[in-house]
Amino acid sequence: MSGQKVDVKVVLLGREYSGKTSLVERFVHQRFQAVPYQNTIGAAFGARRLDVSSSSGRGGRSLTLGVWDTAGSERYEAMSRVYYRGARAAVVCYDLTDERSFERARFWTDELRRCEPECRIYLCGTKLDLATEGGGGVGRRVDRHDAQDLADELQARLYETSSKSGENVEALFRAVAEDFADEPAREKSGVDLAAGGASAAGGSKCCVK
Ligand SMILES: Nc1nc2c(ncn2[C@@H]2O[C@H](COP(=O)(O)OP(=O)(O)OP(=O)(O)O)[C@@H](O)[C@H]2O)c(=O)[nH]1
Repeated sequence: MSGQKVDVKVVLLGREYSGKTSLVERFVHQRFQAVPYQNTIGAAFGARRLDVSSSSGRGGRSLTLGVWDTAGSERYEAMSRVYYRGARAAVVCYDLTDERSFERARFWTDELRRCEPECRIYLCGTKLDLATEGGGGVGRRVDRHDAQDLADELQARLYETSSKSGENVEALFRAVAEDFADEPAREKSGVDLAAGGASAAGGSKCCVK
């Protein structure tokens, strides 16, 4: 392992079936695979380099986001905690068509505020295509205002995304990268990005672009 540098460690948290794996797939590989649902076991890792301009206007920078996709099942809750330790950014996902997933998002944001207060939180309502009228889904079950209230309380940014269409996915991760563009790199991924080798964590899979 060469331990090639990851500039920002990002962890995805959220209820099972809330669309975390699909979000990483869309961000890292620009694809949506309509295959039968398979729950994540342990965690998966993906990374992508983004060119962003710094918010201070000090020019552009190329940044690698290393994204840990955790398992949403409560059975793996303890393991998810291992992955958010030291994360500089957390994307807390909830399914716009499932109110229970929004309750679970609150659970994770409470925990992050308590245990990892330095970690920046991004709230992400997923499956926007299914929540949209005529989208073929059950419709929206999480009100945008409720989500915005939570985001305000956390001083977090709120995005509503569709991994199927790609809507807002790039904007979400670009915002994460831009928020860190002025800060020095801190992490070592422990993953050989060049080789795309297996991650350090047992039972995890790795996707790198
Ligand atoms: N239509 C639509 N379906 C989605 C979207 N995102 C995810 N899905 C579907 O929702 C199901 C769950 O998505 P996953 O990405 O596997 O969910 P997860 O949060 O990683 O689940 P766990 O691994 O159990 O934590 C899958 O069948 C996906 O195809 C989306 O944006 N639009």
